Amino acid sequence: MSNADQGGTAALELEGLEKSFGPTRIIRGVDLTIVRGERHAVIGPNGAGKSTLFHLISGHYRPTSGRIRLDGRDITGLSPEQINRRGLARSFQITNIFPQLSVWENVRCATLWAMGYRYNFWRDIDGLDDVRLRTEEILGQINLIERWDMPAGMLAYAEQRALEIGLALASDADILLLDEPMAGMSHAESQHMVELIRKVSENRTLLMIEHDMGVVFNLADRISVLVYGEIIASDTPERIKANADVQRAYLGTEVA
Ligand SMILES: Nc1ncnc2c1ncn2[C@@H]1O[C@H](COP(=O)(O)OP(=O)(O)OP(=O)(O)O)[C@@H](O)[C@H]1O
Repeated sequence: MSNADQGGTAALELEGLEKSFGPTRIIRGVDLTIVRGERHAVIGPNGAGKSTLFHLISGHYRPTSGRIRLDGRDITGLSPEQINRRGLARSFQITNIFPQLSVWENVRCATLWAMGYRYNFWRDIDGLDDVRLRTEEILGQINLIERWDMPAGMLAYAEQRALEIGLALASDADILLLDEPMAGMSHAESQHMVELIRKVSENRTLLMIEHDMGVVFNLADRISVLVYGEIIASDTPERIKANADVQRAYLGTEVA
């Protein structure tokens, strides 16, 4: 489908994307355009290849073949750091957090890096106003201002997930990739997370993998369904819900 068909410019384009591990084709010819400013969810049964697809987009895996374009520029084969510098941030599940450092220090660390300050023993980082303001701004966005001096490892699980998103925001990326942001959360925590994601994805492009169909149908403008490494449908939530192939892929159950 061309960008014109989707009524917007492409933020991310996947073209003929393939990934094999040994003889096994895991991603099998994915063509997908993510339009600037949309919230796009990738769903699919376990083992469909969703995480592998994210690893390819973020540069953690190299595709076996095919191209990936960010803002029209080819990023295929670039490192995760290079891709991040071009405006794509990925939020991982907890692993990026320094548990002994405070919430403030965690965000400040990501902010320093994003603003181009490199480690310098003699620098008074407390005196960097631009870094302080940006750190405060991010803590406000993720609702963790009041927890600023708490060691990150002491935060509640849902708060750690919010901090993870804050670290991704620090890079000021235009495109945010979230991998199962609701995993392990209670219903009430997911409700908060939905609002947080809605807020931080304003003026950004969001691509997320999520198993919670309530969340997906609530948040996404468009949904792509990945089954055995192929996208079998990519459409609005209403049309995805009504799609017979999608219902079959979910073993005849209603999608939402
Ligand atoms: N590094 C790897 N080497 C070999 N096989 C892999 C590797 N990574 C993933 N796979 C295989 O690729 C397939 C897809 O895995 P992937 O984790 O991408 O699926 P997924 O859709 O994210 O699944 P889930 O919803 O369960 O997280 C699985 O069969 C998995 O075993």
